[in-house]
Amino acid sequence: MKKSKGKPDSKKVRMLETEEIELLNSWIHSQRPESGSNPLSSPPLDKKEPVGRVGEGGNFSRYAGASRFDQLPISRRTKNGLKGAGFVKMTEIQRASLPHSLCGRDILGAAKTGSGKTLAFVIPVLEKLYRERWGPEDGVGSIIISPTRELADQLFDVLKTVGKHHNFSAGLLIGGRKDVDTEKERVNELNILVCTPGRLLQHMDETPNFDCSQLQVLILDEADRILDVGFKKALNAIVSQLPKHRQTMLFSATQTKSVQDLARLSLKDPEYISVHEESVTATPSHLRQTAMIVPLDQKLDMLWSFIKAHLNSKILVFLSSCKQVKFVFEAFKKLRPGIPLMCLHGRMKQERRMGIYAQFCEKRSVLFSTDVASRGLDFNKAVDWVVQVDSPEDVASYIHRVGRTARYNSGGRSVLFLMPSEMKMLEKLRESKVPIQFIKANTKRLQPVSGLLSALLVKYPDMQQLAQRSFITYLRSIHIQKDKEVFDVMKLSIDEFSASLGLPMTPKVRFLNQKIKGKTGPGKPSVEMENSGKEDASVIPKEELLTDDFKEEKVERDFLLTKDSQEEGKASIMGDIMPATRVLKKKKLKINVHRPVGSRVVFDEEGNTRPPLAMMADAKSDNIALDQDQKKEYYKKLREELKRADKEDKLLDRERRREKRVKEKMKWKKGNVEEEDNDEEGEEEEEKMEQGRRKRSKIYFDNDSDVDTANDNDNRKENKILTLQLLCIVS
Ligand SMILES: Nc1ncnc2c1ncn2[C@@H]1O[C@H](COP(=O)(O)OP(=O)(O)OP(=O)(O)O)[C@@H](O)[C@H]1O
Repeated sequence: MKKSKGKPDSKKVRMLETEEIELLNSWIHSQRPESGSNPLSSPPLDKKEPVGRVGEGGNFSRYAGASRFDQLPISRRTKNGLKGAGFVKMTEIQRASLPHSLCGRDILGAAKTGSGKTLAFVIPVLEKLYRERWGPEDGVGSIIISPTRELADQLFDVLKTVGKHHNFSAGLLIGGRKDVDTEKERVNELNILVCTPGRLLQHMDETPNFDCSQLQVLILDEADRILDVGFKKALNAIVSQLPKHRQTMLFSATQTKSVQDLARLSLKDPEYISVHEESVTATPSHLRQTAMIVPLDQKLDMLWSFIKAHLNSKILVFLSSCKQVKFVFEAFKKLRPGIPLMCLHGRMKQERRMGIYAQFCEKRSVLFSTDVASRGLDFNKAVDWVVQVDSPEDVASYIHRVGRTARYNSGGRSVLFLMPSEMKMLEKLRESKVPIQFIKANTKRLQPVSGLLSALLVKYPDMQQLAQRSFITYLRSIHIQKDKEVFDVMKLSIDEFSASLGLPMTPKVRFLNQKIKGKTGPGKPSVEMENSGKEDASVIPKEELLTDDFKEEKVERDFLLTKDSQEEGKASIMGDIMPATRVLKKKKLKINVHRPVGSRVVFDEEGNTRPPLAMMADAKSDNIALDQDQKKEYYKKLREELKRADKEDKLLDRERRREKRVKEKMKWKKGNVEEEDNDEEGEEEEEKMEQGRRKRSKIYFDNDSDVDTANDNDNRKENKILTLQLLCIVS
């Protein structure tokens, strides 16, 4: 038994605690359910049935049939925390797992998204440490691992709420926080760690005397993701440093059944709890799901039209890469749809990511995101729509993405855009008990946006680069997908796709040799792998590629459905999430960038030089939606102009690179610079500058596409006010 936290005036409290702990231990032991039994099949406890010890010195009440938290053998402190947060009745996964987890058994828990899995592991963590009388001097007693920083942050909030009346110290250890040294000083004082794998491993490697040898409980939230290849090495390294004698619990909406995976975690006779296995659907029952065919070159038109038809909703839009998110966000922002827009992806700084997450919880808005938001996040239960513009990589990813809406008892809707070549995904979803309705898009109501994008790209040269990157990363995301039945880059009409992003010319992509076989068009192969054989897509690690009211309902029905489907009374449109893929192998892509550069120098009112094409865009800005003939003519001129400019541009670029190299060399000599560019396509200037300042001793991968650095001395100075978030749960 561990010593309690010694408060001088708490003798009486300690005695009461000791009594309570003895009682809880006896209760748990005497009434523990049979191993392998399902508490959901136990007869429900009568509301009036006495709870706890029944009569003086008598038996204890059953807790395997309990439907309310106050019928469980848990401490007063936890009960008060639950009551304070308004948690009274248990959800199915809580009823099924808590009777087993409270008596110390390993758990493999699966339940639909939004069904309350978080409390199913937070409560046993608090109870185990409480019954062991865990105190500050006992060190780390429990570790909760989450695949993403946002999810870890959210778990930490739940822990703080429910554990409010306990005296444990808890810390949030996630990448992106620069003040890792302060964390190192305090991490050994923490009892409960909520962390991402990368940061935990960093502490295990670098923090002097970091000690987990007394660990009691290990939790893996979104377990299948953490056991996935992306985290394999980190997890193996972590587990090798943990004591074998511990309680381990794994939870996810899409649980792993791989014996190999479980063996890595040395689970002991785990209880397999899959509360919705018998359920007719794999997704929440009050989620209305639809899918529709949207050709690649119409995706942005459809998305734009959808947003314009749902200006009073909270919409979560999933795209497959950071670059796409950036481009669509920036472009739509400039086009002002009439609803606040936000974006979230793994390359954003952590503080900004947290800020965006918090804002989206509060406001009616559209959030464009990669799969960094696809798992676990609970946006205040109020996401109206999940729109999957790019198909998820598999059924599990789909389930997690759509699971951001229709949480707990609330409703939600989702729409999935599928290209004609991806229709196999619909079959796979249906085979996996996803009740998804196929609807026809009413293309007559589409509001084309590509004309506006073309003009934007001319007006803002930065946007052109973003569009090119978005184009390339999308193709690569399809190229590296494992499921070739669904994803076939050869079937993509890349010229049309490029034009739909507003690009005047189709960029060349190193991994794709654009040998046009005859005429490029839908259904015809338009691209050919340049490096097929050299680079097997399946072995590229995934990460970056790797989720109102009746009036509005009417608008969306009018807009989204064809007459036929409306007559049939089919449900309305779009929505869902998919995992992004990270490319860990950093490569520079040789892109044929035809940036508009003119020879004539024009100055604006502030004395800045203005490229001639920007002037052209200004001239057209009164009517930027050009008709087809005008557009053709306009592109023709533009191409000629660009070709001329291209030569000059290349020379300038070469010169600029040369100068930059010389400068960097000189800086390096002075000992000021020690880092290299970290982005495969030449990341943005801000990122480059920041990386240049970093002095990196080791890289830790935290989640999709995030790299975290140690010994970040310079940045530490800049971030004195940085929130460390080593927060304590104070009673
Ligand atoms: N017993 C309960 N009573 C009321 N609300 C609850 C209860 N349990 C959980 N909730 C609420 O339900 C929502 C979803 O819970 P939670 O985030 O734990 O779901 P989840 O199963 O972990 O979902 P995901 O698979 O997406 O991670 C949260 O807003 C949470 O506060």
